[in-house]
Amino acid sequence: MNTQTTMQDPLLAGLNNKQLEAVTLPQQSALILAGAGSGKTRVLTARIAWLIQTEQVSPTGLLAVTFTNKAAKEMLTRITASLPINTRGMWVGTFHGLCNRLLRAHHREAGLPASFQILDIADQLSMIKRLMKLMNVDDEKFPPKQVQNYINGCKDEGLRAHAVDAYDPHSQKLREIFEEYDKQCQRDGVADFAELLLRCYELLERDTNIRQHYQSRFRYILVDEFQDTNRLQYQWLKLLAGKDNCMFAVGDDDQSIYGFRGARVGNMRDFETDFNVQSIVKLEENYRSHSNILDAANAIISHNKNRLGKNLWTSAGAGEPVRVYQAYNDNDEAQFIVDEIKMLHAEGTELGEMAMLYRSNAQSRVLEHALFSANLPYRVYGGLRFFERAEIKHALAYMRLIANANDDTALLRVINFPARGIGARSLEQLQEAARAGNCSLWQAAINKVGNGKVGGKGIDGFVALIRQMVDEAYGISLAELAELATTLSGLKAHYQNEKEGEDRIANLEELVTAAVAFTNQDFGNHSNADGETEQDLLTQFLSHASLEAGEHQADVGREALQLMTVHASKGLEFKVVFISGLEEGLCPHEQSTYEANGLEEERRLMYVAVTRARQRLYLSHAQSRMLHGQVRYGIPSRFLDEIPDKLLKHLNSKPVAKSGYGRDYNELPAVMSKQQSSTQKNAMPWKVGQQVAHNKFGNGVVVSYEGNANDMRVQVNFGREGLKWLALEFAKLTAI
Ligand SMILES: Nc1ncnc2c1ncn2[C@@H]1O[C@H](COP(=O)(O)OP(=O)(O)OP(=O)(O)O)[C@@H](O)[C@H]1O
Ligand SMILES: [Mg+2]
Repeated sequence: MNTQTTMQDPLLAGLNNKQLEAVTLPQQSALILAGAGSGKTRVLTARIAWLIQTEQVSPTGLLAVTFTNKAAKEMLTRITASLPINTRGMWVGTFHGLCNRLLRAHHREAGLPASFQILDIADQLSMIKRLMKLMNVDDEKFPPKQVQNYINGCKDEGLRAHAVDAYDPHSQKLREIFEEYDKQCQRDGVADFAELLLRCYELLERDTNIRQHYQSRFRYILVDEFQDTNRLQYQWLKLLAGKDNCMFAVGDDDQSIYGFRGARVGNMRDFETDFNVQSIVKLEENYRSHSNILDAANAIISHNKNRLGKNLWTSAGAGEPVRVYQAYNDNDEAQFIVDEIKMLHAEGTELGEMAMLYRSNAQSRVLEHALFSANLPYRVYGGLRFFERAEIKHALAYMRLIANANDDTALLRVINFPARGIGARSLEQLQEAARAGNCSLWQAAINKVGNGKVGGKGIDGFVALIRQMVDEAYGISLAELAELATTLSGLKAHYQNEKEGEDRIANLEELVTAAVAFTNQDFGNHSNADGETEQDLLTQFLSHASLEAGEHQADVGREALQLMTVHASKGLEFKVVFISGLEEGLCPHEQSTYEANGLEEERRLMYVAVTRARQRLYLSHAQSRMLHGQVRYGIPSRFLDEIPDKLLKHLNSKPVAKSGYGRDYNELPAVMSKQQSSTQKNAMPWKVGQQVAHNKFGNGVVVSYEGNANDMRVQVNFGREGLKWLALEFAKLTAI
């Protein structure tokens, strides 16, 4: 390779030596093991471009697995920006997306109908509940959510019901539900997320022709976020790679945060031997964060024992200290964050450059409320997403029935929505008839149409409606079809009569817009440039709705704050990051103390969160918080203590109890009593929680304080007068 020309190549420009080495490695399997922000994703993208441009690899001869669809799109955009190629036929996507694509092309061999639908998590749960009812299974002994985790867990391990060990009655029952569930999915022609992968794996394993076809096609397989692959994903990659193909895996063991879903860091070690890895490249320069942030992250993660070990440094300079805020309660914490955001925004930081991260979804409600009240636009990334909203799911169910009327889940969702007089009794009869005839509900319904016995007129009307929809759908565009599903179904009319139904109608209209966008956009999947079967657009759109739900939300326009769980923030970066709720019991999560390695995984999660920040990082915790309808009194997270004090700036007076907490976490309860919590605060004249009177604002409660000695300020909640910051010296507060 000629280094001179390579360095001038825009694809490779700016890469450091180690990165360059990784990008231009010879054709063999390699592992790039590197810390956060060291350019792993950038290297992977550059490697793809380099293979195409320099090594003359056909774009369709590569397969790249990314963590989100968003990342896949970004990667394709970057490649097209530097190379004049058509990326339509390229296989870049998530495990689920790629498996879906492969199964569509070979649905017959995989034993699936051409228009098989994807069952999302919520639909899967409702199917399990329905099935358990039919099987008379006690849902107290077998909580459906646990059954769902069990089924998905087995599939992630590559196991079908018959292969699961079950020696006691409880496990035997679980296995039986699993078996029935799979049969039901097969009857309905649907596949859940885990099924996509397992089905695809089984297909490749069983069908030598198909396997060899893809093995000889994908000579290069590239995987981002390799540390989070589970056993089945790893086996799937192994099958595809065969003996001769080159696998290029990039990952960071310190960012493995999906252990609870079966991800195995051990895959990294296995990979070295299974793939005869000759080169392990370590990247140690971080380009994302200033050193105060990076040092904080390094200090936290150094408390983990189970590490492969690497150093991470930056030449970016110390930058700003990491800011720590102790809030009185969750509202105060949210208000603090909002105030800081307003200030930063006024100073010129774009809203889209700022992110609020939290450990659990439930924490977002208070933050959202504060943002809403402050009129700040925000987007919840990975929260309740457009395609998951009830009215959208209803409309999609009609569309699914148009594609495949045997889809029981879709049918049950809308058979009586909007209401058409089909009662529980009629539905039960229909379900019994379906079971007796071993057929779908739709089949049972059409067999009975007109005989007046089962379900009566209501069901007849529904059958006629779906038939009419199918007739009218013939030959029309996807957008017209979406329109049909929202109007002919009666959904729009239904919401028109509902109080506050405007939002729902607006969402239904948005669905038509989404269909137009989908038709116009190149989603990569519906190309048949390389001989794949053309999927029909409706089926593609429905798969898209299940697979990509929500990822758009964060994409549209940059001018909104980004809210997300730490899990969802993986791979992303922001100029300013707020991590809230840093309390024992929340982060680390209570659950983690019961599980082996649970605490280490929580620490990796904290490491991921901290390393998302480029310039400024805020860490906050609250003395009390309302969660799941209960007030909790928390103590600061141990992770705060793991950061050297010299990197921190305490925005209000530092908690006195730095040493006083004892710091023997094994002895500390996750939730403290109110008594304990308030005795920790004695560094200022007013205790947090003290009732005080002010001659202008009236009575209030001290919620927080900051500064020290002469310039201490106290924050008081004066009820109707609102929250006020007052300089203690002048405030003239009296205790009441
Ligand atoms: N050689 C380089 N020169 C300048 N900037 C770089 C270089 N390499 C990477 N970067 C930038 O550093 C940031 C982090 O890169 P990237 O997202 O690829 O890291 P990563 O290792 O994938 O991080 P994570 O572990 O969080 O996924 C990006 O903004 C990227 O553009
Ligand atoms: Mg990355």
